[in-house]
Amino acid sequence: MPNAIITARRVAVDLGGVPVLRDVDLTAVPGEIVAVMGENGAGKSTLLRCLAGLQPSPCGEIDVLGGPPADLPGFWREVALAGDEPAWYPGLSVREHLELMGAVRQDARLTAGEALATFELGARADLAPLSLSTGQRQRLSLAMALLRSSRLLLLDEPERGLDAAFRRRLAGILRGYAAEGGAVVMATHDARLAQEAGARVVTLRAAS
Ligand SMILES: Nc1ncnc2c1ncn2[C@@H]1O[C@H](COP(=O)(O)OP(=O)(O)OP(=O)(O)O)[C@@H](O)[C@H]1O
Repeated sequence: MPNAIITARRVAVDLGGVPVLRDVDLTAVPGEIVAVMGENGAGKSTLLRCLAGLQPSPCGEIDVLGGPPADLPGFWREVALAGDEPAWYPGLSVREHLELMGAVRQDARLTAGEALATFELGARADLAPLSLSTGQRQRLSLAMALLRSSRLLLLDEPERGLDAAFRRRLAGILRGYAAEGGAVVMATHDARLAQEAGARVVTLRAAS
């Protein structure tokens, strides 16, 4: 696929001597949202780590934005990842975390103010992240990933902690990102989020 953002073929990973992924194929093109679904332990997070260049020595072919994914600054200029809760900076507020993310590069998609509004955090802007509820912290994690510009967004269970109304809003936010030409790959257990985002569903089955 000439303009693919991701082309992964026959990806295989063993962990602790046990097969976790076997012969997994995945593609994503600009403007596409792919939902990776499957039971607990099917290997969704492992596949995302492979796509992010964070999984040591996966087998198979993995091409992300024209080369093998690598945990290097040039790669992360084009790829945004939201997975496990990040470490928060002590002493910085919600707004300051967003401002920090925006200050790293000049080409942010959203200002800190726009991100606060989009992710419904305006009333919590001056609190420390650890003073937020679980779902509010997840919204901040997502806001930080979506604030900066990227061509590929990797999300591991973005629905975690979010209420039903914000999950619907998230579907719209992801559609907006894809409409700008980015690709989204998200591991999710939320079939409704996948459907409302207009995602193509890829179902993984446990390899062992
Ligand atoms: N270090 C490890 N050693 C052995 N097995 C591991 C290791 N890390 C992960 N696994 C196994 O790999 C499998 C896939 O894990 P992974 O987190 O990718 O699944 P998942 O599909 O994201 O699951 P969930 O829906 O629960 O988030 C699991 O069975 C897990 O026990």
